[in-house]
Amino acid sequence: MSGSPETRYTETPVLSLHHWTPKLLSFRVERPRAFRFTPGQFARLGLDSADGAPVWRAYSMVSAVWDEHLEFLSILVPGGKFTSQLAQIQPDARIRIEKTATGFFTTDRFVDGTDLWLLATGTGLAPYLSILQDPAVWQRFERIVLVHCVQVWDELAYRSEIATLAQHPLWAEHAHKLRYQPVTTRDDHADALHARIPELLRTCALERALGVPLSPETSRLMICGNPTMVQDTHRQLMQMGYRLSRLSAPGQLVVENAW
Ligand SMILES: Cc1cc2nc3c(=O)[nH]c(=O)nc-3n(C[C@H](O)[C@H](O)[C@H](O)COP(=O)(O)OP(=O)(O)OC[C@H]3O[C@@H](n4cnc5c(N)ncnc54)[C@H](O)[C@@H]3O)c2cc1C
Repeated sequence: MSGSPETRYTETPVLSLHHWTPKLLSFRVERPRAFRFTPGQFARLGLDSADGAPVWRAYSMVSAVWDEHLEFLSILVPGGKFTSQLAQIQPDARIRIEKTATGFFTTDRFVDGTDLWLLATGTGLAPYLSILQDPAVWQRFERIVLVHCVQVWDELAYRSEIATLAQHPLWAEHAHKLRYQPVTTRDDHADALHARIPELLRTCALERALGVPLSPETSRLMICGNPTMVQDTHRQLMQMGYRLSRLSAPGQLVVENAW
């Protein structure tokens, strides 16, 4: 990226923080007035690390494009250079943010298809929360499936927000389109499925649970999460006849590693 650091980023105050679990934090910052993004994109955030050197990390926006704030969902990694500092932050602290959002993890990568599948592990949920606040997405797709896989039930952040999301007046007439499927791999909560996403795809367990058939003709899938899950899910879907969507050759899949 060109430009001096001073012209590339700005500083913005932290407005609020919410701990979902000891290792999972949401935080809001004031949206710099000129900051624009497409749902699914990420921002680069900067803090001073313990040794005083600036450290920058990518964070997907959770918030809607029109919100006055920007919201982010963060893992807190023990000893992590960035998140060790983030864990100590308080409202009114200032955080650096690059002025331009980045990324191609957006629904406009799909030129056709009727059903949108949003597959996430952990903080890979973040970009979908922004995508699900885009009225165009609710209009365009006939069915929208959100699958969130975590280890234990308490890590299903935004569960109650997701339950009420579809009632937003801007897209409430399409509320029937959304299906949400929690998945936990280390507990046996009755409302969740209990296997990794690639396995749930291979055995058709997701299709059965959601009542939505998967097919390369109609289904368009986004995959965001830990790199092993992204790789294994991508491989599984390739075996089922799906291909990555490229500018020169539109397909059925777009993927993003969450780190
Ligand atoms: C495009 C993109 C978007 C991202 N969006 C988000 C986001 O919305 N929320 C978020 O928390 N992180 C996100 N990340 C990861 C984020 O940039 C940092 O890696 C993370 O905040 C940890 O920073 P750290 O310096 O504390 O640790 P790092 O040194 O960056 O990471 C240390 C280790 O922590 C683990 N780790 C890193 N990130 C995660 C994670 N998200 N979930 C589980 N384990 C992780 C990995 O094992 C990694 O090797 C994104 C990364 C990319 C590339």
